[in-house]
Amino acid sequence: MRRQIGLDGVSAGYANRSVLSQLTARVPAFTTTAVVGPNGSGKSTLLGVLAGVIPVTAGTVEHRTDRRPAFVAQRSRAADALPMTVRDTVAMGRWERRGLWRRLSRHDRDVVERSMDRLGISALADRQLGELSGGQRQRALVAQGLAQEAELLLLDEPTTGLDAAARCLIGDVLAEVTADGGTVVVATHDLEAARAAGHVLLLQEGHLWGEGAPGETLTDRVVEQVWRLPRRG
Ligand SMILES: Nc1ncnc2c1ncn2[C@@H]1O[C@H](COP(=O)(O)OP(=O)(O)OP(=O)(O)O)[C@@H](O)[C@H]1O
Repeated sequence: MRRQIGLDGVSAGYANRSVLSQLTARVPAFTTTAVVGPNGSGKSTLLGVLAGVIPVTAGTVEHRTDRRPAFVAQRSRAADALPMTVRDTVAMGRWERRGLWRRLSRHDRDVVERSMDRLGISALADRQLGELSGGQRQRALVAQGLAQEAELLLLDEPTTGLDAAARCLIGDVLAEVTADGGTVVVATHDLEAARAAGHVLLLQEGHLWGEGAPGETLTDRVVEQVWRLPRRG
């Protein structure tokens, strides 16, 4: 399996707080990797490291190519107050390629419309982001990630708080991305979605508990141990 990213002995965290410790793992190319673990285990921090926005304090992160990844951060409240339409929000996904002040080309506009269509939000294109429901806003942010046409798409809990139909839609869209030759990394609390991924990274308290195929990594026993669930039956 080709490798999109290789992490070797990576430690990382925040100014006065070390979170990830000595992490050695890989993200295979052309499939979805689910990053799972209890609250506070370091999933968002790991995504930040993969996105290059959180520097490592030790170890190395090797990317297969130099292209910038697309990063859909956890639903941001800050953006809600900005007077931006859904279309503006998705169009921001083209800035990296287009440059901030250049007009969007016909192709850029097509990509923006197609991304909204894939997330089922075309009818919301002219609505202000701040007046949407949480789930609708989340779809707009995923559409923005998609519009970047990056070879690596990183998403932090994209389906948290979404209804079953929206979760299913986002799952289908991400499957299309990998079928088209993209690589997806998604931090999630949805173990059912993680079991459908191609690869799993399981974190606990900033350490890698395990990685590999979901069936082998997320056994009932491991889930009980890592999440400290009481034994059933
Ligand atoms: N900006 C920050 N500054 C300092 N500490 C932080 C910051 N962000 C997160 N942390 C701490 O880092 C640790 C890991 O947090 P992180 O958000 O990576 O976990 P997570 O697995 O994504 O959690 P959750 O499932 O709750 O979203 C936590 O103890 C958290 O308190």
